[in-house]
Order: sequence, then C-alpha cells, then structure tokens
Amino acid sequence: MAASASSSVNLSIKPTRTSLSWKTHLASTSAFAVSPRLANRHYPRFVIFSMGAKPTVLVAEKLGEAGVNLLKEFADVDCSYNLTPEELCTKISLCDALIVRSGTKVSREVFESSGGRLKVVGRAGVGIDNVDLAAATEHGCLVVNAPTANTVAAAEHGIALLTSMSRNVAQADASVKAGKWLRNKYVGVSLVGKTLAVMGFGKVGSEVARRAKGLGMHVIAHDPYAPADRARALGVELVSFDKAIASADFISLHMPLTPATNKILNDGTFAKMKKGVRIVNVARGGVIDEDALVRALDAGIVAQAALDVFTVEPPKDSKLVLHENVTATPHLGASTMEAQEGVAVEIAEAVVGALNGELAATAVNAPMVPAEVLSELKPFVALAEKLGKLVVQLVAGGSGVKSVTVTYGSARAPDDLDTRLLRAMITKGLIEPISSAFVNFVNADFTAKQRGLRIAEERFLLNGSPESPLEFIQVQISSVTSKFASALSDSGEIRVEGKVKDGIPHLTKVGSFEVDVSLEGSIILCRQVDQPGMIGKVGSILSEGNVNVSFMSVGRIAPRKHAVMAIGVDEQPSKESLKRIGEIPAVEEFVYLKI
Ligand SMILES: NC(=O)C1=CN([C@@H]2O[C@H](COP(=O)(O)OP(=O)(O)OC[C@H]3O[C@@H](n4cnc5c(N)ncnc54)[C@H](O)[C@@H]3O)[C@@H](O)[C@H]2O)C=CC1
Ligand SMILES: O=C(O)C(=O)COP(=O)(O)O
Repeated sequence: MAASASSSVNLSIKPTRTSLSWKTHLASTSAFAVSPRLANRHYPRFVIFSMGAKPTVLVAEKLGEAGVNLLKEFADVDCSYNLTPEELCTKISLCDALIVRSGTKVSREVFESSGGRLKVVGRAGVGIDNVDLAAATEHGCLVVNAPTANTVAAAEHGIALLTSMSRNVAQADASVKAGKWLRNKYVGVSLVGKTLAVMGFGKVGSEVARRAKGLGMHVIAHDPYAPADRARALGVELVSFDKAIASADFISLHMPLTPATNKILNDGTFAKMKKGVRIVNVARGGVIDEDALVRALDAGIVAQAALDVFTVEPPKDSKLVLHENVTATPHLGASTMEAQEGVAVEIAEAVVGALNGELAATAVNAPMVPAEVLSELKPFVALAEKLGKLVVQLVAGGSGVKSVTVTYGSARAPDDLDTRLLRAMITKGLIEPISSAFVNFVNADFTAKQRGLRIAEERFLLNGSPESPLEFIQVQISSVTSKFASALSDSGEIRVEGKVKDGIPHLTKVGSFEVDVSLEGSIILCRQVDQPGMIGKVGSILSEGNVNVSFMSVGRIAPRKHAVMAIGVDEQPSKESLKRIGEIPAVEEFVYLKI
C-alpha cells in the first residue's frame, strides 16, 4: 500500500532506509567548504569544514558588493540579473540557493523546476510577497529575509515623499526644467500640527512616526498587532482603522501585502477619508486599489499621493503614475548605499548559515530558534529524530500510523521550552523511513498534515533543577499493532522513551521495560525469559557474525520473569545471525532496528 497525500489515509509501513539529518540534508548536494573567516566569525558550532565542492548561489538581482564577496568566500556565485521566468526555472536546477530582491517572482514553478536542489531562498529585503511561501515550504526550501537593514532607508524615503509631496517638489522641479517659473501654482501645505495616520506600526512605520513627530505632526497609528506600550513610548496613539483614515490629513502605509491588506484602500475606504487627504505608500502597491485611487484623486477626496510601490512594477501605461497630483518613485525605499550594503551582508550571512545547516534567525517559513537555544537543544534534536525513526520501525507492516503523542519531561516552565524543532525532527524520523518524502524542519508540519499524521504534544512537569531543557522525550503511537509486542504500553500504544546522557541520545524505555542503550548504530531488541547466560548466548552469535556490540542492557519486570534486552550493534547482523538469535529457546520475540 502506498502512502497517500489524503488526510484520511494512513501511512503504510515499508522497509527502512537510512536518512540524513536536517543539517546534512540542507548541505547534502556537496560537502561545503567554508573559509576560516566565516567559520570563526559567524558559524562556530554548525559548520561543515570539509573542503569539497562549493554550493552554487544564484544572485538574481543587484546585491551590495560586501554581500557578494561574503558569498564568494563560501560558494560559487552566479550573478545573473534580469532573467526571464523561463531562464530562472532553467538555471535553478543547478543552484543550492537563490538570492532576490522585490523584482523577481519566486513562483511555485521555480521550486518545482529546482528538482529538490534549491535549499534556501534569500530575500535581500523585508517583503516576501514575491516568494511563494507555501510552495517553498512544501518543497522543504527555507526562505530567509533581511528584515532590519533597510528599515531606516524605507522610513527616510517615506518622509522624503511626505515632505516633497506637500511642497510639490517633483512637479515644481519638472516645471522649472521645462523653462517655467510657476510660484503660485506650487503653493504647498504645511506639515506642522497636521495629523498623520501611520498604517502598520512595525519597524518602518514606527521610524516614520518618530521622524514625523520631529516635524511637529500629530501622529496616530493603526496596527491590530502592535503593542500599545511601544506606540505610547513614541507618543503615538493606536486607533481603529476607521478612526485612523477618517481623522488623518496624511496617511502613510507601512503594512505588509497579505490577503487581509490587499486593496485595503479602496472606493469604500476612500469615501470615509477627510476630503483633501494626502497618501504616501512605501509599503506595497497592492495595498491600494489603484483604479479607486485614480477616482479618489479625480474627485478631490485625495489631494495628492506619493507612491514608491505599484501593483505591477514597473507600472505600464498607468493613469495613476501620470496623474498630476501623484509623485512616483521606482521602488527606491530600500535604495540607499548604506541599506544595500547592510541588506546584502545580512542576507549573505543568513544564506551561508542556512546552507551550513544553521537555523536562521530570519527564517520566514520555519521555526526561528535563537543560537543559544539551538545549542542547548542540539542533543535533544538528535534524540527526537532517532526516537521517531525507532518507534515507527516497531509498527507492524500494514498498520497505519495516524496518531502520535510526544511527551516532553522537563523541569522547565512550558513557556521556556520551544518544542517546534523537536516536533519537526520526530516527524522527520517517523515519516522518512516509511516514505520517499524528503522531510526537514521546514516542511515537517506540512508533510505530517498532508499525510493525515496527527502529532500531539504533552508536557510532563518535573520537579528539580531546570538546568537542562529536557529530562526525557517519550513517543507513543496509538491504534497500531507492533512487530515487537513488548513495545506496547499497558494502555496498548507503542511507546519508546529516551534521554540524553553525556550529550549522547539513549533509548531508556521500550513499552514498560527500562533499558539503556545509546542510539548509535543499530539496535536489537529481544524479549526473553530472564535467566542466566542470555547475554553470553546472544553476544557469541553476534561475535561469530563479526558484529561489534557497542552496548547491552537488560530491563526486567521481576527476576526470572520477562526481560527485554537492548543490544547496540555497529554493523548490520546477517539474516543467519538474526535467525539464530530468534532460535534461542528463551527468546520470545526480537526485532532489529536501524537508527
Ligand atoms: N519601498 C521599499 O523599498 C520598502 C518597502 N518595505 C515594505 O514596508 C512594509 C513594512 O516593513 P517593516 O516595517 O519592515 O515590516 P514589519 O513587519 O516590521 O511591520 C509591518 C507591520 O504591519 C502590521 N500589520 C499587519 N497587518 C496589518 C493590517 N491589516 N493593518 C495594519 N497593520 C498591519 C504588522 O503588525 C507590523 O507591525 C513591508 O510591506 C515591506 O515590504 C520595507 C522596506 C523597503
Ligand atoms: O525590503 C523590501 O520590502 C523592499 O521593498 C525593498 O525592495 P528592494 O530590495 O529594493 O527590491
């Protein structure tokens, strides 16, 4: 039975294959070389140092030189600008990473054309509306952006448009250059004492607000998600959308383009504005219904508009751009020397880090895990994947895996333990051995959902020192039969539990049996009637087959009753050796598990 994408169909069990870790998956096309400078400065813990082939990074739009140089220390860099969509799709299959600005559409076709090679898309800027995030996630491709380096540039451009619009600078300049001297025509309006509504009080919006206060404006803001205290600290009142647009003399747009903000300014909302309002847009063209804006300008509802961004860029035969009360710039918000160098370095670092298997702090479609948290969680990340891999191999063929419960035993308060990465790695461990899917921390949740696999998480709050983030991880699969009945808990679920000891993941419980075997190499689990000589018998069969035993532990319910022996082996035992183990009279059942 093949695994299906339908959410109502179970996962089916098929033979295990070995899989790579998330880190090596990200870096799997080649063994990446990294310069000591990059390694020491940015990526001390997760770098792959081997000096093999370099990854290829396609830079599809102009990027600051410092960023390109940084990339070149690590990768083969192909700077190819102005590619057609078809050319991009052709090139992408040869690239491990792609860097774009706002001018390149990274569509689903791009991800499909990459044939799985594309690991990271770096957006050298803030807005990621030109990247198909759903497609990126489905393909396990990380998307990172550079969210901070152009904030001030965008805010300064907003202020530049606000001031130049109010004094007709662009129109007056064009007229002087045309040989005219029209001092009466270009009388402007003052900013001081006027009300500015900042729509979207994020990084750019709050910097615009700060600067507008300095110009003596009364600043209000609308942002459903912004904390009121941050606004208060700047002397800005957060108000409703309707109040903002109805009371403003100037409106400055600073929200992202999302389905909720698409055409948020339209005929209906223009009708609610003060007659003679002036609008600045340095966010995204799509947040304004451009035809409606033309109508509002013609009707005098909107006296002027200053626009840096357009629904289609560059705009074609646009009535809006040609309108005499419109000032237009060609998406220049982020275009200062300083911002472009900053953005280039920020995105180059994020892309190199991601290719090295780091979890980028600016990930847009994956859990963002700060470096300190990641370093603390690292051994548990390995434990999580191994437990997932192990538990799914205990499911009897033909069973469907639908429902998994993960319990984290921790003395940390729930808020202090971010389990998203652990859940992703358990999911990877669960799915990869039984399907052809490539799973990483980017697409783990998506893949689980697509396969109808429910993963519930529970916390078991322990007393004691919360020094270590976790004491144990337990993974249970319910409503399945097991090929190793001893792995079933009293309540009938397949259950395994593990801990990290001295930095190494250990299996510590199988069903109700306590064991202790390090999760390296492979494992034989064997239930027997507890009696002297069993370890020796199994050990000698393995040694005769030239299989090195790395670990052995026996967990029993009571002396001379049932016991489970867990044996760690470095090599895969032959079929013959496994058969002989099964034939030992006291052995009731056994299973060989690849980790
Ligand atoms: N023209 C240009 O060259 C540049 C444009 N931008 C654009 O400016 C916008 C803002 O950028 P940042 O401030 O860095 O982003 P940000 O994420 O820091 O701020 C966006 C704010 O918008 C708010 N928001 C979301 N939905 C909203 C809604 N329905 N109504 C009101 N507010 C809403 C969010 O809560 C957030 O506080 C983005 O669209 C970005 O792409 C940014 C840099 C340069
Ligand atoms: O960062 C953003 O969101 C921008 O709009 C800047 O776009 P750009 O990188 O200049 O094409």
